[in-house]
Amino acid sequence: MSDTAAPRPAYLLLEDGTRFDGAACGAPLTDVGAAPAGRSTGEVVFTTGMAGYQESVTDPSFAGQLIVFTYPHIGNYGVNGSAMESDRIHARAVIMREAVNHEDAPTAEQGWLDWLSDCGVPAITGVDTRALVRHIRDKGAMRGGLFDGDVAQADAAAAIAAEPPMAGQDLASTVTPAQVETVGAENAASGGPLIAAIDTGIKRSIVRELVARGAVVRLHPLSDGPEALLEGDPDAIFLANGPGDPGVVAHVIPTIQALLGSKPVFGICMGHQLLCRAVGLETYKLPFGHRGGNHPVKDLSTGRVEITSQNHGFAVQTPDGSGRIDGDEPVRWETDFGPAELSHLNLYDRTVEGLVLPEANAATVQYHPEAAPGPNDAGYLFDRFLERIRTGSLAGVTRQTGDAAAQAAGVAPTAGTTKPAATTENGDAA
Ligand SMILES: NC(=O)CC[C@H](N)C(=O)O
Repeated sequence: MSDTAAPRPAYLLLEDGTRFDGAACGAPLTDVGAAPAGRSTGEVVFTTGMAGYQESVTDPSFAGQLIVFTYPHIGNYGVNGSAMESDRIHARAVIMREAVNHEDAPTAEQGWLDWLSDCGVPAITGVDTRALVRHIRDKGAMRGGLFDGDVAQADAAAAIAAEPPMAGQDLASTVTPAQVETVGAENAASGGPLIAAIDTGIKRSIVRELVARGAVVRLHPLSDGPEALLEGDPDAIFLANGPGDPGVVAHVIPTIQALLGSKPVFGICMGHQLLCRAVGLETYKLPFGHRGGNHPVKDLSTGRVEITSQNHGFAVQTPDGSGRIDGDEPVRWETDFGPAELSHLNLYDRTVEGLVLPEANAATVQYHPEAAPGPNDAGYLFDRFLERIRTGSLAGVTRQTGDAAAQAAGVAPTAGTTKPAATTENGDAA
């Protein structure tokens, strides 16, 4: 297709009645009232990533959501099989300021808009995304839908009202695999550790990072219990990212509780949230979430600031119910599985970004050390995870406990790409 194909009017409607007009691109919009598989209603969220549009839309954690890209020009390097975070697009629709196909870009295997169209995913271009994002920032993420210009607004509003809100939705169950799959089996020959993962919608790049460090990764359906996960005596348990509300994935909580303490456990994003729920902490919905590749996070043990990749709408609640941490000092909460020590803090809004549970042999981060898309500052967390498995303890996987620990983990104390801790309140490196 060409970038100058005749535009067809389309519009984005939010549940509060706010409307943004633009031109349809990607797959044709299905009729209002179409089967759920074809619907383009859901939660409207924005990501501030400047690149990595293909990784974002294929990240299973975006299931049930319409993605607004704040970066104003999307598609400029086409799409490529190596950028897939799963086998398909999970976002329900894509909202852009300006979209291009660029099938001739040097690394492109296909054009961005042709690919969206082939995948059956509708999109809209020409939207004032700055005004839209400011609206979402002020009012919070909300339901919305993408509609053909001919659809009456009252019908569009009815379709949005029929959409369930994100809070309360168990979407992990919709993306978890039906069967166990093992990746990196070749690493077994060289004695690589076996990591059993609860696959709530794991990104391929997480698996890639673990396999690249010598692990064999066994991905389990969400319905598998402790016995299935412990089959073959794995060396560690991994809790993956995933879509939807962590507060309603109740059936996995007893499984995590049964595993805690028996094996080192590491969790990322939804895995972090589920582990926290398993030890008795709560999760809550953020106003508009954290999505993008520019979120500053402070490692409280070193004072070092990482620029991180994030994609989440929920967060772990603090015991005082504020969701925020005052001060930069390490914080410790009592849980049903021993103390949970705050290891990482978000410098934008002071929310919980990581915890270590020494007695439960567990550690978690809310953000994405695998990046994809985003900066690689936090890749060291995978090194530490593997090293702690090899040394028989995971306590402190996300916490640097001094030079000796850093050297044992193969990480130089000052390694990394970010500057030390001089930060302003909004996290900008000073
Ligand atoms: N990337 C993730 O794992 C997201 C977790 C959860 N669905 C949230 O939005 O907070």
